[in-house]
Amino acid sequence: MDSMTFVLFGATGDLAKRKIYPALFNLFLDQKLPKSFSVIGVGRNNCTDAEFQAKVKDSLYTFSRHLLNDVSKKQEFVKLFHYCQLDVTDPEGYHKLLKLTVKHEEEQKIAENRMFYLSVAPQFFDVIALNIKRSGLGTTNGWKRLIIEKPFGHDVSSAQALNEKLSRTFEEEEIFRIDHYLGKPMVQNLEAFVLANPLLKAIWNNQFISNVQITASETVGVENRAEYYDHTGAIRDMVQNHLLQLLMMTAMRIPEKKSSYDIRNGKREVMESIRPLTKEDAQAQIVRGQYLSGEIKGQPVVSYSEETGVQAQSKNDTFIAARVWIDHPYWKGVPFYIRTGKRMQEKITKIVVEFRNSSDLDSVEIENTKPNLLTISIFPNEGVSLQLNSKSLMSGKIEPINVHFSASQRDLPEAYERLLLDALSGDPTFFAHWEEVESSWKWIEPILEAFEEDFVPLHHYTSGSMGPDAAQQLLDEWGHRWW
Ligand SMILES: NC(=O)C1=CN([C@@H]2O[C@H](COP(=O)(O)OP(=O)(O)OC[C@H]3O[C@@H](n4cnc5c(N)ncnc54)[C@H](OP(=O)(O)O)[C@@H]3O)[C@@H](O)[C@H]2O)C=CC1
Ligand SMILES: O=C1O[C@H](COP(=O)(O)O)[C@@H](O)[C@H](O)[C@H]1O
Repeated sequence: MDSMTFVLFGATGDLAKRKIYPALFNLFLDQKLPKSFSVIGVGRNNCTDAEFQAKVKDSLYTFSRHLLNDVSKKQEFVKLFHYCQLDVTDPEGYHKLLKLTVKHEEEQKIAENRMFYLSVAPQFFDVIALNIKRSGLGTTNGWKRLIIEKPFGHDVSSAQALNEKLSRTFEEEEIFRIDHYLGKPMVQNLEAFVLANPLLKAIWNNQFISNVQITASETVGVENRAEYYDHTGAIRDMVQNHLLQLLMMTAMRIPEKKSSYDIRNGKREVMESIRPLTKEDAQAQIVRGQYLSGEIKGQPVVSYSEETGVQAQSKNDTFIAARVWIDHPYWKGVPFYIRTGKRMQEKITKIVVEFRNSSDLDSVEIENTKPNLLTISIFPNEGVSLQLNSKSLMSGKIEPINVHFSASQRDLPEAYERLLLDALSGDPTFFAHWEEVESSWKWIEPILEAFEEDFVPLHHYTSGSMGPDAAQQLLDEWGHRWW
């Protein structure tokens, strides 16, 4: 891997502390960082290198996957960190940052390979990119890359405007848009799982699959993020990015010789084949909900409207279920159901593929037969299970049996660890490409309008449930049920 300087905007923030430093540390311990690597953290507050390094070290105690037994390793790691005080809106400040970056490159005799990570609020994304260009930070004799956090826009036009501004400094191949769901091991495994199993590959189409269900339920409420969440909702926070990415990864068709381009292309093809919705369609295909008070794991919790920071009479969605159709010969007639919500019964992330029933049995056997279900678990366990039918050796009746594989989460690298390693190596496979982002916003936009105009009723659901009844009816209409 090339030597580089890692410039982190938002170095004193929550994401840096909880995800970025622990991920870098774990890569360091696993000897996956380049030989010459330094981090320049950028923040507004005054802070010495030593104070900054102490903050980084603190974050490792709480959030690192690997334990911190080796004191010298820890010290060696934090010595990679330097701090630059800078208000990102002040163009003058970037000259100081450039000087510091060049100083490190010269000291270490490395090429000007610069990784810029924007872990700041989205209103700063474009101004930072512009200042990187204007200050000369973006002009290098090596390479430059940009890692950018969500949210990427608020609707089609804001996403397009942001992309246009970023593209004045960075080429598309230099931009790594993080969607942390793409860093989850079972999500990264999806395409290989289908391709490497001729058994699955042969039946991964509408001839054998009845429907696909993608669930990302959470038990947490809005937490302390009402300012962001109350004008974002589950539709923008989870559906536009994470759930559509899971759908693309499940439905894509890729050639056997796969490259990062093939995967992006496969995903783009799915996204562009999703049947567009009108505002009227949204009424029939989308369920939106908001949580009421209730109990989560035996503890009482308040309703969304009572949460601190939520506007009075907010109609914000904390739950979404949708029936999505993919107009592609492989998927014609197969509904893809997605659902996500806060304050639900359990935290689960999974993809369930329900297969069509066999017609080669007599009527009694058919009655006893359960559908074959392939469950790809992403959380709490990473694993796969397959429900099959088998004749009981005791009763002679057909009964479901389960084949199950589950990996322990503790030993697996975190999503951020995997994604950072990919970005450091320049591998774009598991990042969101602009074309996917743009077409996902285009699909979402009529839904946003339908919500604005109250075309889609807002259903309330009790905290601790699996969402409003209307989400069940969405499947009942097609003779399906949530698994
Ligand atoms: N936290 C999370 O779990 C997740 C966050 N994200 C995204 O990551 C990004 C960062 O989020 P998060 O870490 O939570 O945010 P925080 O509010 O915790 O941190 C923001 C950071 O930005 C810095 N900052 C703010 N204004 C300026 C400025 N004018 N000049 C220089 N630095 C500034 C702050 O520095 P200082 O305090 O020193 O001024 C701080 O380091 C956001 O885009 C968010 O949407 C995405 C997924 C999850
Ligand atoms: O991006 C986000 O994701 C989290 C859920 O992520 P997970 O990895 O815990 O499933 C969600 O809570 C948050 O609202 C959203 O911004």
